[in-house]
Amino acid sequence: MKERKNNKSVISYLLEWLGTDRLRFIYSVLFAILNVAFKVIPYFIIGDVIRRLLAGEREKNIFLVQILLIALSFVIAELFRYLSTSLSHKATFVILANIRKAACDKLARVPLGYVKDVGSGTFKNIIVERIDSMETTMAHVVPEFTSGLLAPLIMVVYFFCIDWRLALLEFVPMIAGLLAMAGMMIGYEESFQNSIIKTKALNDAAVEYINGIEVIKAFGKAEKSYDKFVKAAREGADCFIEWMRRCNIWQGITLTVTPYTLLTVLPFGAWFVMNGSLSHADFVMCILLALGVTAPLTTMMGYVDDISKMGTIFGEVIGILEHEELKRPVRSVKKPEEYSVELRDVTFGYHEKEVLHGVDMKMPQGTVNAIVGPSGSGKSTIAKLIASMWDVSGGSILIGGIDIRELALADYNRNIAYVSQDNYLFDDTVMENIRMGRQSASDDEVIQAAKDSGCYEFIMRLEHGFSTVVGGAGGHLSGGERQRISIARAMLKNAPIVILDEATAYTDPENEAVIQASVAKLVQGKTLIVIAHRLSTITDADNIFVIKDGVVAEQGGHSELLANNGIYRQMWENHISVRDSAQEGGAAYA
Ligand SMILES: Nc1ncnc2c1ncn2[C@@H]1O[C@H](COP(=O)(O)OP(=O)(O)OP(=O)(O)O)[C@@H](O)[C@H]1O
Repeated sequence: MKERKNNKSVISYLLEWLGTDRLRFIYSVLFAILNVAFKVIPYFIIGDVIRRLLAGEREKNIFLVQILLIALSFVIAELFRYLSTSLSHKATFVILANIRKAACDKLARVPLGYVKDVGSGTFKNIIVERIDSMETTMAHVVPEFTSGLLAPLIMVVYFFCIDWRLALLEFVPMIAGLLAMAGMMIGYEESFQNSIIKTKALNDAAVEYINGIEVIKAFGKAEKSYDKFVKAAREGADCFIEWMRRCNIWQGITLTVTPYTLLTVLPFGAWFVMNGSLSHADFVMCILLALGVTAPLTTMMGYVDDISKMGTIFGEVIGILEHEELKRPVRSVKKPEEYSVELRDVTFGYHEKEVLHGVDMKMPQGTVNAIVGPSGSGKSTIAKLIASMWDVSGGSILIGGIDIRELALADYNRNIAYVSQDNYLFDDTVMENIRMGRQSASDDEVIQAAKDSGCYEFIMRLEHGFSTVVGGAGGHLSGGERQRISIARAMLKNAPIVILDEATAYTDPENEAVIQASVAKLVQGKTLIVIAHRLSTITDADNIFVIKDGVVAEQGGHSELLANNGIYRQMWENHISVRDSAQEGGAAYA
């Protein structure tokens, strides 16, 4: 996921995510600089106070004004810190919201296979938790880092102006501290990557456990699955503990050594005073500067670790954003004038293994086309390629004679309604779930689609009718009910091409008859492509394509294929004998 496809820098991405809120960040930096300036001013005033005192000045009013100026500087510095931090917080929330939006938008444009391969747990972890974890660092990094870097810099310059020897000596503990911090960074990338892998494994184990809870319970595998989750949690904890143990040693040295600038400044300063090469006033000032320079540096060092983590998270997010998309133009080159579907020498494989090896199909506009074949032969894969969920590896798919890769996704989507086996319903009302077919549809149109698809009666029997919220993935409804709602959704869309990946699970006679009747209404005058498992439903189809081992083995009408005495005939005989023994019935699509 970290592979970069273009050379766009993180800064360019940040500016893009900031959009029109850039000014907020710029002001945040400006205020942070002003904060530093007002924090440093007291040191110059204190220097002057010490010099005056040691020179014998006794005018109280002068000292009073200087004390007031110091107090005022602190107040103003705090005000600028507040302004800088609140602006950077606002800008950070804009950035985080835009990162999430960009990642979610992107998921709709990449091939479905990529989303499935990476896993919903991993995506959720990146888009929710890991992006969230950047909030504090990102919001504080501008003010704290600016002052943590700039304030010591100004003080060191001032230090050099007073006494370059002590200024150099002051660096000795600081350099030792920096070296210890560098020690902390040894193997950092590797440890952090390892922690990411372990966290992903934990997330995936949790998602798998929750999603599979039904199967786990039914087959009494709760303990085994829970063990997998516990193992992932333990490995994650071990990895963090080991990493922290290593970091703690170096961090301890860093935090112990860095603040002790006085270890060198005090003895050498005293020696310089004694040999007359440093005045008393300058010596006191050097002590103050040596003390003042370390606090902001230590704060800044604390951020180095967080900034490295942020860099890794940005890498992951950018990995998603730069993942290859389905090859589609922003605007369609040409729009189809009719709605035939054609596959020309299509090859395709999930990962390395090719599953379709040169598939040719012609489905004229307004015809019923059935795709049949043994399990695993490639039927659903063909449907998903036509539905543009993946891109073909070779050959082409044409709608109305136009390659679908020349159509903008929006234009393409308008023309296709895909009813898959998953029948995913969102955790929303029944009304909104159906309206997903066409966002602009009125309530009356939604209700009409529900009536046409045979859902109306059971929806009205639900506790709140159309306002009933169906659980995540439609969990509160039966499989047959979910399928009827997806058909209503497709009906509302009223697309000229309908792909129906026929589910085999809901074969009780009542449901099947309703589903077949509603499908017959859905597809009137449309180009229908149906993946059929029950051959009795497609005997009247205009074209039947028999797929075997990723190629079209036979094609033609029902009688023609029976007369061929080939695979189809074999499948039909098997089907008849199963149907007879189960006394199966059912309406046909055409
Ligand atoms: N997401 C995936 N990743 C890897 N391989 C896959 C994936 N989906 C399907 N396959 C493989 O591709 C081949 C064709 O699968 P496909 O689902 O298209 O068959 P099918 O004819 O629709 O089967 P069924 O009738 O059982 O639904 C099978 O070998 C299957 O294991």
